[in-house]
Parts: sequence; structure tokens; C-alpha cells
Amino acid sequence: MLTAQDLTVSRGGIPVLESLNFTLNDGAALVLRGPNGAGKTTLLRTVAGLQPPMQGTLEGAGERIAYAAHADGLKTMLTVTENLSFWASVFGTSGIEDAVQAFDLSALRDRLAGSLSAGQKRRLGLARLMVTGRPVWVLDEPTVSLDAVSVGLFADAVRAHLSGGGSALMATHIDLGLEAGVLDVGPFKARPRAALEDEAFL
Ligand SMILES: Nc1ncnc2c1ncn2[C@@H]1O[C@H](COP(=O)(O)OP(=O)(O)OP(=O)(O)O)[C@@H](O)[C@H]1O
Repeated sequence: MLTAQDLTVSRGGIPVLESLNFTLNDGAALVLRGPNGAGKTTLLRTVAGLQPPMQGTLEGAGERIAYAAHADGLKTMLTVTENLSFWASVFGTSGIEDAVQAFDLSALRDRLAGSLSAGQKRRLGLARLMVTGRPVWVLDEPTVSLDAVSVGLFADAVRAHLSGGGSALMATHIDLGLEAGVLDVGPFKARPRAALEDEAFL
């Protein structure tokens, strides 16, 4: 289980979202909603441990998280197989075959990641999630660049992950056809702190 309590997240030292409370149970998915700039990426980066919370606590994160950001994070001079094998060794898992099959990468095994199309790169980046063996997937717009068939593959992979007891927290504008909770970050927009500080001078 992943739990956020009284969480405030910030960018550049400025609070973006505050007083967030949510729970993500094992086997469940939670979709973040909110307009551009609302703070979804900032929240995901914080949950993924790339930046500390400004306030509040996160339980069940840390080493349990596998994060897929906007960027695919591929090693461009390694092949598809080498990329997945590299991550398997980093995360101490073995076997990349399930990930290759799930994201239809068989025909691309020996291609350098740098030579893949945008959608193929994204498929490889998402296949990495399966190789990590980590239970909580944190996903930032995972379907960008994917065609309809690949979106279906991704939705299947998430569904399988959830049915195996994993969970997923994701920002996406696409309906993946999954049963998922929704967290609208709009109501948690941080109040401007400068206005609060000004009160000291009233
Ligand atoms: N590196 C940065 N330094 C300072 N402020 C930033 C930085 N990156 C983003 N911001 C600001 O933080 C706020 C939240 O941005 P964030 O990327 O979390 O929003 P988002 O909901 O993910 O948006 P989108 O739907 O456009 O991806 C925005 O006002 C944005 O301009």
C-alpha cells in the first residue's frame, strides 16, 4: 500500500499542491487528473523519490517504485535486448522475455534503442517497468507516442500487473479501460505563500 499524508509538493521551492491525502492499495490503479501545469508531474516525481516532499509523509514508496517519466531513459547505443538486460541486472531480476512479448518487441530485439521510432522507444521504456520487478508503477503520460494497438498492449500490461498484486499511479488523459480511482489534483492547488507571509506585515 502507498499512502500520502498531508503531502505538499513543490517545484523550485514553490509549493504546487498541498494537503494531499490518498491511499493506493495493492492491486489498484489511481489516475491523476488536472489541467496542464496543475502539478501532476511534480506529484509523481515526489512519489518516485526524485525530489523530497515539502511537507507531509509518503509511506510505501522508496524502493517499491518503478517510475516511467516523460523521457524514456533509454541507452541509445545499446540494443533493445541489451537495454532490458541492463535494467534486469540493475534491479536484480532475471528474465526479460515477458516484457519483450508484452510490448511486442521481438522483431526489434537487435536494434539500437537510438534507432527506434518514438512509439517503439516508448514501448521499450514501458517494458522496462516489468523488468524492474517493483510493485508500484508511477507513470507520467505513459501513452504519449503510442498507437492504438500499443495503448492496448500497455493497458494489458497494467492489468496483468494489478492482478498480480501490483499497483499503478498515473497521469494520463487517455481512458485505458481499466478500473481505476481518480484523483483530481485541482482542489489541492497550493495557496500562494507570499500572501500568507505578507500578513506578518499587516
Ligand atoms: N523545473 C521547474 N522549475 C520551476 N517550476 C517548474 C518546473 N517544472 C515545472 N514547474 C512549474 O510547476 C507547476 C507544476 O508543473 P507540473 O509539470 O507538475 O504540471 P503537470 O500537471 O504535470 O502539467 P502537464 O499536464 O502540462 O504535464 C507548473 O506551474 C510549472 O510551470
